[in-house]
Amino acid sequence: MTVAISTSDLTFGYGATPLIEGWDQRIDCGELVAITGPSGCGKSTLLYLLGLMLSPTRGEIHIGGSPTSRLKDAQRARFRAERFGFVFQDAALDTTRTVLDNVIETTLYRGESASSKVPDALALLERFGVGLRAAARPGQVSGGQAQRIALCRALLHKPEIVLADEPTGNLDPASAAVVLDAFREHASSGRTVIVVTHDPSVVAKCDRTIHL
Ligand SMILES: Nc1ncnc2c1ncn2[C@@H]1O[C@H](COP(=O)(O)OP(=O)(O)OP(=O)(O)O)[C@@H](O)[C@H]1O
Repeated sequence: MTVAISTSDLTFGYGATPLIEGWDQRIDCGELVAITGPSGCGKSTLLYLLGLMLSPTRGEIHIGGSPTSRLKDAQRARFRAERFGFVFQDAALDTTRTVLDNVIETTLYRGESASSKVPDALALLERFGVGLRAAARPGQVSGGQAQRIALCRALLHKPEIVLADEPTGNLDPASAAVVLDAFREHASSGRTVIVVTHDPSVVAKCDRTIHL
């Protein structure tokens, strides 16, 4: 198996007390992994660390075999744009732009033409049941729709690693099943999906659970 992410002695705290301590894990390409644990135990924080949005206090994170602790900010930003798709707990859509523009916005950071991605973006929105909202603004869509739009943005470039924080939290079971199918398809193509979740039905569909 090819390693997607590995950590050694990963340690982090917002203050003096570590929230995550001595975390040694390996997640392979092709895996769909659930991260679970009680509220406040550090699951979102762990996703921010794995996604290079926070820096460890101690230890190392390897992405695709490359150590990341010495990367400069610009290199980390490029790593994120090229390799990751993120789904944040609150969707984090830009309210000043249309739904479609939100989905294709990461194209800009990748140095690609945004217009070339419009058909793929529309197809994804359609798949997730929000195709008719493409021209709306995020303020005009429901929480569950916003979550699915954020998923489209995360999946558009078929990133090596998708990091999703409670991606089905606002969804009905049928919509959640569509999301899980898309994650499974993504992992089956040799990519990796890491999902923070409290939902037992999501856990049941993952290959493996890491309990924090
Ligand atoms: N920016 C921050 N500064 C200081 N403390 C923080 C910060 N972000 C989170 N925390 C604290 O770190 C702890 C872990 O938070 P985190 O959001 O990672 O937990 P979680 O397991 O994802 O929780 P939940 O399941 O409720 O979403 C909490 O006690 C939280 O209050």
